[in-house]
Amino acid sequence: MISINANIGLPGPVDLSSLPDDQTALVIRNLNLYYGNTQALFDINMRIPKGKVTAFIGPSGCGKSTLLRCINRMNDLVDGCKVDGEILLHGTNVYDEKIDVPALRRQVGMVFQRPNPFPKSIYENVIYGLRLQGVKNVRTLDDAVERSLRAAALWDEVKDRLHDNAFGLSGGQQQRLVIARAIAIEPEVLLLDEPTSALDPISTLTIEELINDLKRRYTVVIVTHNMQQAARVSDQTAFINLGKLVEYADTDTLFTTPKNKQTEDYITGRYG
Ligand SMILES: Nc1ncnc2c1ncn2[C@@H]1O[C@H](COP(=O)(O)OP(=O)(O)OP(=O)(O)O)[C@@H](O)[C@H]1O
Repeated sequence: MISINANIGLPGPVDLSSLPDDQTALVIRNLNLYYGNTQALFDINMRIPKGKVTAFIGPSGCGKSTLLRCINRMNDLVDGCKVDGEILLHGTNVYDEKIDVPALRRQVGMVFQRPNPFPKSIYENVIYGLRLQGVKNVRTLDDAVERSLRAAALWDEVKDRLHDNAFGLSGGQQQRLVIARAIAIEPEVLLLDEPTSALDPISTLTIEELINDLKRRYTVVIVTHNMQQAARVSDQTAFINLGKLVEYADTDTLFTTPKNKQTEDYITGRYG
């Protein structure tokens, strides 16, 4: 039986300016990113707490997804993309040349805007990563399927049709299946890139409730263009504008008493 990580987050807001290492999942340090000659991220510095939900918000094109994709080096796949600076996971820079990138992506799972199940059964989708790792024991695989689907709040809806094709699920169910697939390999960090933007309001609510549960076991980083969603699901929020981290604070503070005029203008709807 694969164990479920213990509750990893501390209750209540954390002090982001002096977060101790044992409460920190990721440290982003002096991060700059260029697409060819165009700089898209400028000197980003932040600590992302363990076992919490961190939201990246900001106007379209400000660099939210770019910053998210830096964390598991998805930007490596973009021609002409160059990164300098550091992102530390357990004190190791994920941009170190010795890093095993596939192993990094197992530790830092990712879910995209549009649900992307594979054309396989629900069961095979969930255990896809475990099969790649060579896990063959049927009991282990069965346990992983049940555990992951339960954790993704999908088990009750699919337990009687695990061997049906995943394409027969609704969009919201497919997105929860993709989350189950991501957590089946027990990542430490889950990156969610606008995970509800293609979903109806009821599915959105289900995923938001799920995110709230997930943070007991994982560190979650979510990009959302929806400020209400950020306010509902996240513990701390980073406001990004024109590739710069403008303000980063616990979510209640950022939305009620922002320190920066740009943040205030954005959250009060004056631009963006
Ligand atoms: N693959 C790419 N090649 C070149 N430029 C890119 C690439 N991806 C993003 N960009 C540019 O980088 C900047 C940041 O884009 P990014 O997608 O990170 O913004 P975003 O805040 O997530 O936007 P949105 O909310 O619209 O998804 C934009 O100017 C965008 O055009």
